[in-house]
Amino acid sequence: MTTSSSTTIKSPIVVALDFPTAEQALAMADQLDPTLCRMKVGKELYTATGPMILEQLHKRGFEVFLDLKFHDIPNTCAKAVGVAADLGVWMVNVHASGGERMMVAAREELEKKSHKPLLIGVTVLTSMERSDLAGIGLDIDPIQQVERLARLTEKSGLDGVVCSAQEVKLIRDICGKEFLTVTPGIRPEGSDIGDQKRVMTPRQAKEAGVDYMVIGRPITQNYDPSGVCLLTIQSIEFMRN
Ligand SMILES: O=C(O)c1cc(=O)[nH]c(=O)n1[C@@H]1O[C@H](COP(=O)(O)O)[C@@H](O)[C@H]1O
Repeated sequence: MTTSSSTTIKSPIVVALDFPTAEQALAMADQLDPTLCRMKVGKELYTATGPMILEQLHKRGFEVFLDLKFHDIPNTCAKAVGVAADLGVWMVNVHASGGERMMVAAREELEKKSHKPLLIGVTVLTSMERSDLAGIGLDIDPIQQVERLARLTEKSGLDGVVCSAQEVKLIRDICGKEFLTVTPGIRPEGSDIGDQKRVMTPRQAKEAGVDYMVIGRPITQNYDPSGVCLLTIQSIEFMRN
């Protein structure tokens, strides 16, 4: 197992490497600096490459968030999280809507491991708005469901949640500052929102107290990915939480 070199990274940026091949993903990674960002490997890339992509990113010095959003019966979810730990990733996630028993089982599985990634619960996807929740039988605002699932995630012993930056102030009030918030749906000023619904700029996210900002297309589809990464860091560097 090759794990990342755990350089001290102060940057909150996690770059979503959403690519269909290892070649494309690594070409992007090679333009970015492991002291300025971490990498997220999600369903598209991992389905194409399997664990080799993690090894390759670790060799380059990146810490990796394995974003497979496990959501299954407790035993299956826990075992999958355990395998992710054995692969040396920095962070792994499960869907909080899988429930308390599923999340507790995942937490307990990690306790058996020598390497324990951060374990994060996905609340309500940042691509969803009120009408999407109505479509799955939840007649409430996303923030209400995020609050409910954040409380459950904390109770289950996880390290934090994935949510939108719009909900971070509330979560910090409820769960405290040690409970991590990981926020996709980050859009630098002027960039395309795409399929995201609950978005914020990096400055707004920093102001709200976000711990980690997941940014994909605004960096990876830009002609100058490292420039966008650096500018984003500079834009939030001197702000206080
Ligand atoms: O768990 C995630 O990372 C995730 C959760 C969520 O609620 N919304 C969300 O967009 N993501 C991921 O974050 C990334 C966002 O990418 P961009 O929209 O291109 O910035 C994608 O890889 C999504 O799979």
